[in-house]
Amino acid sequence: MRLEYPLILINFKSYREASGKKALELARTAQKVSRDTGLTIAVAPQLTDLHFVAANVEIPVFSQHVDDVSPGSYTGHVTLEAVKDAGAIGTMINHSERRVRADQVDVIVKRARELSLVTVVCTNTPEVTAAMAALGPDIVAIEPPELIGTGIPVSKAKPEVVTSSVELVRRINPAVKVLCGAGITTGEDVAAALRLGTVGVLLASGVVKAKDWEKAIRELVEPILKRA
Ligand SMILES: O=C[C@H](O)COP(=O)(O)O
Repeated sequence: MRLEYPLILINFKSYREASGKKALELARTAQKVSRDTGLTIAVAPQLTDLHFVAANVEIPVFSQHVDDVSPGSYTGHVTLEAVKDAGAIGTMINHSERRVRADQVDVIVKRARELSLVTVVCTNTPEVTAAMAALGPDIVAIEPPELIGTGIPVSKAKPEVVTSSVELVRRINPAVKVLCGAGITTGEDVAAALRLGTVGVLLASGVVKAKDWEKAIRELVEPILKRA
C-alpha cells in the first residue's frame, strides 16, 4: 500500500479506551473521516487487536512495535512476518515507550524493506533523528518524550526540535519523511506541524481519550482540508 501524505497516525497505545471491540470502533471512526475527507488517517492498535482491526478496515494499520528476530524459536517476540500476516502495512519502531537499540532498528528497517512493510522510526532529539534517518526508514517521527500525553504540542512548545529534525533528515536522507508527535490535540497543532516541514503527525491521547472520537479527528484534519 502506497501511503499518501499528509498522514495522521493514531497510536492506540495500551489505552483501555481503544482495546478489544473499541479498537475496531475507533479504527472505523478514523476510516469514516478518511473516506469523507480523502485524507490518509492510519491507526496503530495494540498487537492483540492488530489482525481484528486490519481485517475490518481499509485504512492503513501499523504495528506499535516489532522485534529484530526472524520466525522461529523466539517465545513472546513479534516478527515482521507475523505483523504482515496480521494485515499491517507497516510498523512503528523505537517508540519512547518501547525503545530498542540502534542496531536492532537497523536490522528491522532492512528486513521490513524486504517484506515491503512501511517503517516509522520514533526519535526523541534531532541528533537521534539524523542517526535513524541514515538507516533508511520510510518515516521518522520526532517526539520529545516529556511532552507525550501533556496536550502541550511539540509543534508549538518545541518548534526548533521539529525544524532541526526536518533539516537534518533533508541533508542526510531526503527520501525519509518526517512526522512529529507529542501533545498534538488540535487542528492548529497539526497545521503548525505541517508549517514546520513535516508531512503529518503521530498522536494518541488527543483522540483515544476524547469523549467524541469523530469530532476530535475531524477537528484535527480541518486545517489540512482548508489548505487543499
Ligand atoms: O505515539 C504517540 C505519541 O507518544 C504522542 O502521544 P500523545 O498524543 O498522547 O501526546
